[in-house]
Amino acid sequence: MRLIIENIDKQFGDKQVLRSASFSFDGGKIYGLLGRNGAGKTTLFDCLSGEKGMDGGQVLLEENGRTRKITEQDVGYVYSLPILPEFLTGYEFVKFFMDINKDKLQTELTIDGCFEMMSMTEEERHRLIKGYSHGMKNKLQMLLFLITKPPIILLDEPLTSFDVIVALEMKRMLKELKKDHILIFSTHILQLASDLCDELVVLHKGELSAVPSELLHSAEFEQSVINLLKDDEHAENV
Ligand SMILES: Nc1ncnc2c1ncn2[C@@H]1O[C@H](COP(=O)(O)OP(=O)(O)OP(=O)(O)O)[C@@H](O)[C@H]1O
Repeated sequence: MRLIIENIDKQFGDKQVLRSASFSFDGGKIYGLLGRNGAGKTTLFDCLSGEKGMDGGQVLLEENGRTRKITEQDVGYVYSLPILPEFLTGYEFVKFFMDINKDKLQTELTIDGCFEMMSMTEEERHRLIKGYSHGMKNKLQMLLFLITKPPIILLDEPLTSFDVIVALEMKRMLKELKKDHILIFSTHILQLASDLCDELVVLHKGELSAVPSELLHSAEFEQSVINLLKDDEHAENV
């Protein structure tokens, strides 16, 4: 499985955020997306998920020897600030989600089985989402991907709100999920990126480029990324 991004352009007014950005992401890997504030990481995710239209370029999915344009159903998107129905309990929401996606269910798991996979306790499952912490909301959002299994999963700075224990659990989950998916997550935490990712991609001046994998676990890793992203001008002003 491969996600192919070809020459994506996106601008807001006269501000060019993505400039002919191209990259190829392979299934079975976790990619970390690094970029300075305002570099366009969220914009790229919005374009991939169909949330925002692109001004140019295309996004293709290669699966079982066939290549086609991606659809919204191919992409699962974990927002940094999840939007969930606060008036339902986690359990009610997952039940509702399973009901409306009956024809797309890709799991043998029961509702409780899904919660167990995410290490959410009985008490948490039956609590109103309104009372969930930020990290629990992220977990609930990720749980939905166990149900529909979209091939591409995008996570916009998902682990920053987790305490160390939950972050560890999430890392385990992501490593498990990567087998059948293409996982891309944006982060500002270099340590997390080098811990969790198989590949690192940098978004800088609207273009995507790979960080050489031999750098990922080297002592020079942090400095190399800083050098890649450092510029006379701040990314916001590019
Ligand atoms: N709807 C919009 N209208 C106008 N400008 C926008 C819009 N959305 C994003 N931008 C601009 O596009 C640029 C990229 O923003 P984006 O949120 O994609 O960056 P980011 O890399 O996710 O940043 P951060 O790391 O701070 O979250 C920014 O300069 C932002 O102000």
